[in-house]
Amino acid sequence: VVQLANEWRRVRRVKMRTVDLPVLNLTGNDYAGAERAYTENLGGLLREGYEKYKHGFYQLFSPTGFLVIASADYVQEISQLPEGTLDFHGATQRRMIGDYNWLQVGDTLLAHTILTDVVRQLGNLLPVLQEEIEYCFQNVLPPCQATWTPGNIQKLAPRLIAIIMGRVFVGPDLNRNKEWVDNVIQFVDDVFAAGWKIKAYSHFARPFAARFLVAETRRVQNQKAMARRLLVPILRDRLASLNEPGAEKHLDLLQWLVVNNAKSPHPKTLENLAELALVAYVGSTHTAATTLTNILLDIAARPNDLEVLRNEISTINLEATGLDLKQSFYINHTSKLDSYMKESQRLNPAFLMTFSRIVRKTFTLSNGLTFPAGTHFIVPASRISLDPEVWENPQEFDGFRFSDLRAKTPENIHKYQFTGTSPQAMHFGYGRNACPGRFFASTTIKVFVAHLLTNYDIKLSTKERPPNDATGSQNSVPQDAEILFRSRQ
Ligand code: HEM
Repeated sequence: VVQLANEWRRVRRVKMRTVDLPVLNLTGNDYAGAERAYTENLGGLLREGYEKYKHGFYQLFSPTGFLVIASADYVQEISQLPEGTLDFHGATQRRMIGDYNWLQVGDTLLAHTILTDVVRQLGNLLPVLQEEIEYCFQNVLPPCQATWTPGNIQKLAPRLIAIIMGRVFVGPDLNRNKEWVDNVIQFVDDVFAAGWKIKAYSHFARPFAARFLVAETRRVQNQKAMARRLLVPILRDRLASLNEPGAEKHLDLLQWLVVNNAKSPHPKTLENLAELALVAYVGSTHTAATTLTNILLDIAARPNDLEVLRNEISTINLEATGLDLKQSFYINHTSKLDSYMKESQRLNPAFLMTFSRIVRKTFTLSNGLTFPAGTHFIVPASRISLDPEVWENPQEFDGFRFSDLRAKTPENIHKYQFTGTSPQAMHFGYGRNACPGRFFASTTIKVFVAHLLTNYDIKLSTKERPPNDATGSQNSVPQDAEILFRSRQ
């Protein structure tokens, strides 16, 4: 009876509105219909919402309850609220995992380590990334020939990214262990699939469903056990050699997690660290794979642009130059490629909405609106990217839009970068919890594209680039687009 009462309260909470704002997808009490519209037609709902409430707020009912869709006008103000008022990790947990905690996805130590150590080491990581990319071209992609060969990039991209970035997460030895690589790829797929499936059950039934009904959540528990089995001995060695003079300072996330954890006033167990390393794959694999695939589809669809990008890449003979030059090239002298990546992301972002935050303490905005604790904010990043008041000819793909803008005035030179975030460019989120992996993703994608265009020709198998396809906020690459590859002629 107590459990039933709790469940009743929880269901009420999911359906409870914290604010009196219009709800775009709810007619009467048809919550199931609203959820369906959210899952199948979020793009259409966001378009309508933007036309009606661009400078204000409205709501959508989603599988995780009411979402308050916030205008870009207030992003800056909201992002400055203190951490105790605005909760990013709780919001991620609710939207991805469905409240019942079969996996902990948000963590400050992980985000901090990616933002500080991975970014600081990006220059030193270039040869490592290059090596992994060459390995992937030899072992993951189909053999390249002089004639056009189809390569199913949509399918292969998550494996490519998991291997390339995995080298930086777990080091060279484990990254060649097939059991590990296959399992992490399966793990990421399972986390996303399980998230959707679990949310279909009532809160009351979720622990039972996770244990007995949803195969993916059970597999996730096995994959976590595998991560502990394979990673804890490595982490233990790293910890033991931390203060040994002359001990090797490994260039990987495991090492940096151990170092940062040792400095923490509340250190985590090595088992916790092993799971965090696994969770790094969740944040990076699908997001970076989707972004890379979109960029390749956009380049393959435009042969003239491909030549412009090739010219930029060939301005430095990457094979012959030293690390400093390569580093500076990738980070500072790829404004056309950087622009292309940003334009591709503007029109085909991995998520239709970002900046998901739950209010933990009631607050009032400068416009007088009060948002009680429990309000769940989110921002329609994909619509802001299509706003003609923000971007000229927003529907048009102009790969060099951002490099042209950067070249316009000296003040613009550092603006409009792929990794830049602002209330007008929110595909990596915004503020304190903006994606810490975006610099790593940017460099990895650049090294990949530079290698590809230097050694291969690519084109689309179809005349037009097929459109992407969203389920809820997740905007997936088209499954029917095919890129053809051949060795460069
Ligand atoms: C192009 C690829 C990527 C995209 C589009 C992307 C997108 C995002 C977005 C939208 C957020 C939420 C930010 C917010 O709401 O303010 C986020 C957070 C996060 N991302 Fe990424 N991401 C990418 C690559 C990566 C990579 C490569 C890593 C790991 C190396 C990573 C790790 C994370 C983590 C740990 C968080 C949570 C941050 C926190 O706890 O404060 N992401 N990402």
